[in-house]
Amino acid sequence: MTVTDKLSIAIAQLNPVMGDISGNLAKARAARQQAALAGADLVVFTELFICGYPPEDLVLKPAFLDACEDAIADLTEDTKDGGPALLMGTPWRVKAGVHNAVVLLDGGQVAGRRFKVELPNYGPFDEKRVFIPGQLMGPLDFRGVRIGVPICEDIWEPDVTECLTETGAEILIVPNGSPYWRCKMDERLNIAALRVAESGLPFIYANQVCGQDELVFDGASFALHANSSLAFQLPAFEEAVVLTEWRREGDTWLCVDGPKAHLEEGDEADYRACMLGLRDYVNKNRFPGIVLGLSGGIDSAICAAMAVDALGPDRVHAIMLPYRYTSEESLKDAANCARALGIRYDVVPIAEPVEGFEKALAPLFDGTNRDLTEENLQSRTRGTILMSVSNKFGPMVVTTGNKSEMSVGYATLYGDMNGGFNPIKDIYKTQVFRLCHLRNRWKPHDALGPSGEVIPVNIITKPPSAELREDQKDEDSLPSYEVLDAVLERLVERELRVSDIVAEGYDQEVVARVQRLLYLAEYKRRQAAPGVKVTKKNFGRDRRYPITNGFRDNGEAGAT
Ligand SMILES: Nc1ncnc2c1ncn2[C@@H]1O[C@H](COP(=O)(O)OP(=O)(O)OC[C@H]2O[C@@H]([n+]3cccc(C(=O)O)c3)[C@H](O)[C@@H]2O)[C@@H](O)[C@H]1O
Ligand SMILES: Nc1ncnc2c1ncn2[C@@H]1O[C@H](COP(=O)(O)OP(=O)(O)OP(=O)(O)O)[C@@H](O)[C@H]1O
Ligand SMILES: NC(=O)CC[C@H](N)C(=O)O
Repeated sequence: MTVTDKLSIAIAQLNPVMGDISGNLAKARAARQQAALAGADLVVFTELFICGYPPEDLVLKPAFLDACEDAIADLTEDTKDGGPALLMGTPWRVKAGVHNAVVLLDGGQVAGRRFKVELPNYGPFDEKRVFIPGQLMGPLDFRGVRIGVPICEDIWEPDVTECLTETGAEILIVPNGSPYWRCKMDERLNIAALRVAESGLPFIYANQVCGQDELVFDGASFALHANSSLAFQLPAFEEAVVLTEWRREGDTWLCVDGPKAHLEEGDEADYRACMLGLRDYVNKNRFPGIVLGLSGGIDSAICAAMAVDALGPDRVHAIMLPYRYTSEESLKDAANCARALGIRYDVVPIAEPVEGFEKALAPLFDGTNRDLTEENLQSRTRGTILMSVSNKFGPMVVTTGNKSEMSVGYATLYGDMNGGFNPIKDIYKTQVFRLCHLRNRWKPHDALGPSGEVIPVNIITKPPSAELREDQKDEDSLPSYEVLDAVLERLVERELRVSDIVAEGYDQEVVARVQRLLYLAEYKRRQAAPGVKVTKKNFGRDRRYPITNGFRDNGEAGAT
């Protein structure tokens, strides 16, 4: 084997479609062709690219594994042309089970393969359920260069890198399926820098970029020099195929510095995650567009803006569904918001159907007082009308409950909880306000909506109300959103004791009430639409509480 002193390695940061193996194969071939034109020796794809990550129980289907194997055989055949080799992620069947694998395809052969050792089984991950772990192994030999290929979680523990270093790896190339959550990029860079410092090896980190149900993968692939400084930074939330040039200097490999894309942080990154999550959910599930109830309130306004940015104004349909408690102000705000976003806007009054339900129920309800039942009828009537538009014309209903509301059950089952997907399910109400201000002064560069003030300021500044009865304000029945969100963040994300939260200065009664509502609403969340994860702990797979649950933290210090 001749030993080379130069390598051109392309990073393919692409958006695979889960389970669309022939589509992903076509994407891989197109990326290889692009990389070949640029002069690549090797193209690096992301974790399980051929099928999409995370495939979950699809891996249990022999027919699914057959299709992955066929695609790998086709790609192997392609490499007979003497063009770039491929590092491709795929499930790999052995007698004992299935591995999460990377194969090196070169010269018409599977020139090597490595299996993921550390299978993550926390937060949103459940890999031990479907994969068997690999053994620690040395580097792959690629045209005389020893390349260490840890797979995603393999770098989050030291052992795999340590073994690769001890067995002579010269460069580390890491395929990833690393989902977005706030500050995740810092976590990744810290881990990568640690592995580089321990091993003294330069490092390529390739991550997929897509929405996959609740998860968003932000891409943001990068390369680090052996001194941990950044050599390359690919953009976040968009596809890119980028060539990195390497040359051997003595015993080490140097990466020629390349472009360093600016990465958005905080609210800007969260907004882009919500946008990509919604866009991919709608497009990959082949909806022509979305429909949503536009109330003149802040939650439906930010969801409409995200939908327009994700899909374009022509694919978003807003419907105002007024009843007797809907104010003139709401009618005006909703119409102005729709106009600013450039979307179709209809008004469908709900008095007749609501009164029809009431009339039908009158004999049953005789002698009872009006209460929440009648309020929920308004919400359920709206939900039914929106689902009817979905049935008739095909758009998916976007449901708009924010994380504060989903926490305490402040939404009506089979009413405003109707819908296929919720872009703000993991965004607390206080952040919804911030995102509205943000979107009025900033537009993501890949957003398809207009610039400028797309959410009329009055929508942001008026007190939130569900308008289900006269003069109702959310804060009549809930603590202020500042307090509610702070308490929720401590109970949900940080799992603190009630006594710890009270010790921070929050009112015992408020904390106890929020805790009670949080537990009581578990049944609603179990039936809620999926939505984009942006925090470390969303109401999806990150937080698995029983519905039937007699536990309450009574707030006494040390209570268990
Ligand atoms: N553990 C459990 N397992 C299964 N089902 C359970 C259950 N507990 C109650 N239920 C069922 O759920 C029903 C109660 O739930 P549901 O019918 O939704 O009604 P409910 O939670 O009682 O009321 C809806 C709440 O959401 C608020 N809301 C509504 C609409 C919009 C907004 C907003 O501003 O966003 C807020 C409204 O003010 C009210 O506080 C019960 O009648 C019972 O049938
Ligand atoms: N008058 C209405 N017209 C159209 N849709 C409505 C109307 N009222 C409620 N909805 C729909 O139901 C959702 C929940 O509504 P509600 O106004 O009760 O509470 P909210 O959580 O404060 O939402 P928003 O801030 O959007 O008003 C809204 O986001 C909207 O999609
Ligand atoms: N696919 C994986 O192994 C992901 C796990 C890893 N810790 C991450 O979130 O980046």
